[in-house]
Amino acid sequence: MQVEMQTKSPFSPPQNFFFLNTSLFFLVSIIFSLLFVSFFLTVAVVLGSSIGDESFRDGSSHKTVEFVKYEGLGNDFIMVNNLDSSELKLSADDAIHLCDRHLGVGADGVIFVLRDKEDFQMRIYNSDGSEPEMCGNGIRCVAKYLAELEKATAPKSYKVLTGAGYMILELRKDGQVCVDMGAPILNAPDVPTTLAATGEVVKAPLEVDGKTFSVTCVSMGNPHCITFGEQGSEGLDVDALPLEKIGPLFEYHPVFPARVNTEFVQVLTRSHLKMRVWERGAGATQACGTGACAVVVAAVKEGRSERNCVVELPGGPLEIEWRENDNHIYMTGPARKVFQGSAILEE
Ligand SMILES: N[C@H](CCC[C@H](N)C(=O)O)C(=O)O
Repeated sequence: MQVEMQTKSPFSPPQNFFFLNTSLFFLVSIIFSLLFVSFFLTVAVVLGSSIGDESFRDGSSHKTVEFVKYEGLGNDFIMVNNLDSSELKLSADDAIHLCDRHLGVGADGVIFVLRDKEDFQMRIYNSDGSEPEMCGNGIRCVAKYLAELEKATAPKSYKVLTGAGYMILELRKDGQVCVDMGAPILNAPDVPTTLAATGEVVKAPLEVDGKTFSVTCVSMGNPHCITFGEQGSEGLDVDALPLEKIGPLFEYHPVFPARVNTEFVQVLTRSHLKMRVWERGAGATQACGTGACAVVVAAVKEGRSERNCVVELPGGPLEIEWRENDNHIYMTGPARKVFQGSAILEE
């Protein structure tokens, strides 16, 4: 008798089928679960790294600065309301970045309006971060800005402390601003210049770029070098000047220990002067208010003009009067709000 050994499943056939299916199901479920978990882990790692990068990029702290943009004959400034603090809200480095015309807001300088007892104070950074004593176009913008902040209407006067002393600003109904810019400073060491040990510098020779210019030096609180051309020449065609080349050579000339603003002037008539300017710390600008004042002083000193002149700048005209009775210079011109916004600065 042949006995066939058969291993006999303890399960019946249907039960076997069920068991196999269930095991298969669990196996497939585990594989899918593993695939699912690994997928999500991958996603989390990728996202995690990008979020990390993002937070890393965003992690670098930055500050937001509210500002208003004003201009006076195209000489443009970022105005900062600093009335609530005696500490400037921005550093010189911040000013450099904000003045950059590609990477920032774009301006010739940053002007802060602060309190001075019951009056006001103006401080300013040039676009290179240096802090000058005074700014003529800028202080006309301050007059308009203060009226905006105070919701005041013309006619209105303000007394504003600057690095060149107190200035009286008069906001006129016609929108023009007249500023008493004080008296010019002509003593060489106070300009400052080493072109003379003492006394005035009028029509002095100055070697620049291989040429001998005839210069007169005037301070309006900030230093100015004014030239009507080379010694013995018939005068200047200011539109033909290589300003970008010779401007810095004047600005950094060793006879100006604090650097200098340089004005190149053409006499159109005895009461109409045309000028271009290379500004200390800002380069070629559309206009320079203190420069226009210094130009009229130099023109009168050199016998080239009357005391009351229209000074034509690339950005437009300024009316300048150097009054004999008080020796003060009065500048009248426009100032305009252009836009306002908030700028983002890396801290
Ligand atoms: N760059 C000048 C300051 C600004 C003067 C000019 N923007 C004006 O209107 O007077 C300086 O360093 O003395």
